[in-house]
Amino acid sequence: MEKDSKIYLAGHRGMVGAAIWRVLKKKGYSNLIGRTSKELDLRNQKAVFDFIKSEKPDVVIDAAARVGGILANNNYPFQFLMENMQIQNNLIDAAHKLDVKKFIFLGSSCIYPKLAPQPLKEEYLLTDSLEPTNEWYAIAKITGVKACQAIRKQFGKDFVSLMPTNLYGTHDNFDLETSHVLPAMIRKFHEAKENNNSAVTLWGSGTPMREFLFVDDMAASVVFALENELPEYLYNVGTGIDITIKELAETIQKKVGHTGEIVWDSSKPDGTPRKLMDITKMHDLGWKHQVELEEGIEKTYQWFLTNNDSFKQVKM
Ligand SMILES: NC(=O)C1=CN([C@@H]2O[C@H](COP(=O)(O)OP(=O)(O)OC[C@H]3O[C@@H](n4cnc5c(N)ncnc54)[C@H](OP(=O)(O)O)[C@@H]3O)[C@@H](O)[C@H]2O)C=CC1
Ligand SMILES: C[C@H]1O[C@H](OP(=O)(O)OP(=O)(O)OC[C@H]2O[C@@H](n3cnc4c(=O)[nH]c(N)nc43)[C@H](O)[C@@H]2O)[C@@H](O)[C@@H](O)C1=O
Repeated sequence: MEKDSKIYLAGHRGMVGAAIWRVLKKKGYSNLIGRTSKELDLRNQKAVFDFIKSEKPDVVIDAAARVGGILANNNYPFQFLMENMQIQNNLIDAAHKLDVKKFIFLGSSCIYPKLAPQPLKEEYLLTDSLEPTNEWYAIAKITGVKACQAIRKQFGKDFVSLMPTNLYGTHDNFDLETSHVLPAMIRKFHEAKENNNSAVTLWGSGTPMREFLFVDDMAASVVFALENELPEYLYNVGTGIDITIKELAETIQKKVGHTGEIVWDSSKPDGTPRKLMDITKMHDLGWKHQVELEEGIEKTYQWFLTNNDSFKQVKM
């Protein structure tokens, strides 16, 4: 990929988008464009088409979406289905019609069936029913994956989909209602420690298992996909290592230095019992994660402390 290629990074201010932007800049890509959601609402099909037509990017990377944890997904199914279909479909359709050379779409591990064999292989897509708490978001993401696959099949274009596992890191969302588990735990344990080690309430039973990839590793996988023509349409991206939510809680509690009680709120959903990714395909191509969980939690906690008065909170 030429370093002066014109790359439009949708969602460039999000946790993943900001990390991708950092990696691209560091690698010397000099012609990056990004727009905030206020400057360009990606749900507006005409605005997206006109923007791509005027900017004529060589590459589009889609890191823009309506994103949230289990409760947000469960409580706002319409937004998670509709907004994500609008955002991705507007970008994919305009990129195809306006001859963008390469398109990288970001899906999610939740596209795979709730009870598929573990670890999850790309070929398990659409082989059984989805996890109810996030099937809306999952169906939107599956649509994006299939749209890119159809463009590859029918027009032979380099439109490729990456399926990230649970991601975390700097610039994450720390809103306690809409965030994912890892940033929520960091904030909850920190604020409880500051409050004389008061009890921390966590959701569900603590028994589900999750895999966590540090966002800089995710960004590196996107740039890897940018710089290599990947032979297939769909690739899992993860660490290949998972832990229980209870073990995650104990790890973060220790890292933060909280010594109070942990209370599990069984009125909140557990979600899918496990969603460990099979990452053989990306490993065989040469990509592998670099940041292990403990180091990633430390980096994220330090970022949280530095930005404690201005950390991001995404509201629905
Ligand atoms: N976080 C995770 O655990 C996982 C994330 N993913 C995927 O990775 C990608 C990035 O996620 P993440 O960085 O965590 O999400 P964030 O919520 O941090 O960022 C989302 C970005 O999308 C942009 N956006 C949202 N709605 C619109 C809109 N209507 N118009 C224009 N821009 C919009 C936001 O722009 P602005 O800031 O300008 O409002 C923001 O920059 C998504 O595709 C997500 O599905 C996949 C698996 C796991
Ligand atoms: C990336 C992925 O993210 C989502 O799926 P999820 O992994 O289930 O989401 P989560 O990170 O919010 O929860 C993981 C587990 O953790 C438990 N949990 C405990 N205590 C808290 C807590 O305080 N907050 C949260 N959010 N979860 C908690 C929670 O009960 C659950 O068992 C979907 O967006 C899905 O579509 C998707 O793509």
